[in-house]
Amino acid sequence: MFAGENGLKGDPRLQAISEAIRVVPHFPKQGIMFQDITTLLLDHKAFKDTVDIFVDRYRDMDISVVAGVEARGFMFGPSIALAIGAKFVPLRKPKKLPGKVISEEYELEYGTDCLEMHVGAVQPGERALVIDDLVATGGTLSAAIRLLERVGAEVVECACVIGLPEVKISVNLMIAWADCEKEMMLEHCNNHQSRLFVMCHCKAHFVSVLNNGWDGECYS
Ligand SMILES: O=P(O)(O)OC[C@H]1O[C@H](OP(=O)(O)OP(=O)(O)O)[C@H](O)[C@@H]1O
Ligand SMILES: Nc1ncnc2[nH]cnc12
Repeated sequence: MFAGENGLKGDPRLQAISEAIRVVPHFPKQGIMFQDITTLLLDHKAFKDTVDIFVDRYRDMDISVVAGVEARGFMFGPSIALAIGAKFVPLRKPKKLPGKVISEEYELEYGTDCLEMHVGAVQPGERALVIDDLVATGGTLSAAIRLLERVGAEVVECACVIGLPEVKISVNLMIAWADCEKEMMLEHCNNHQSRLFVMCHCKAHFVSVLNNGWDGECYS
């Protein structure tokens, strides 16, 4: 699904949401343009519009599980779950959940990480939506998909607020940018079944942190 079909192309809410996200250069390390959604959470209208866009998209899709990825998926997932009448299932980093868990490792730039889900939280045949703030390589979302599919759930889609430009269109995911303008992306969306919905492109500008002395460049 892409902009031309979902009716969001040119939606002014998308620009306001994008503008409410702060980009912090060189955090947590040199060279990273950190997409900080905490500033979006401070803006009541932009935050509500973000949740509403997801809710409008998923309310009639017969979804019974919203799975949120720790930590930032927890900031959007529960509101969406409540609004669409689904349960919320946290996918947590290792050793946080007290019950019996299943785990899926995934690769990071350096090393690996892991997501865990409580056994019994999701039943075979349930229709699931995965929520996170951001997709970069897609490794985290792919681990989330594997966890849910291992217990027999159907992952209808993964939804993120932000997509980084370097996202790899692989690993079970196909891109559907809400504000997509690019022919190539549209072609992908037309030719493949999409399992990834991204609201905004990575921000083209940044608001520097007070007194940080940084002079970082932004990318578009
Ligand atoms: O597409 P990927 O390359 O897998 O990266 C995306 C993930 O990275 C960030 O989380 P992070 O692992 O930094 O954890 P945090 O939210 O706990 O800080 C982000 O919130 C996504 O979950
Ligand atoms: N640039 C970025 N900003 C915020 N979270 C991220 N996770 C991976 N890359 C990120």
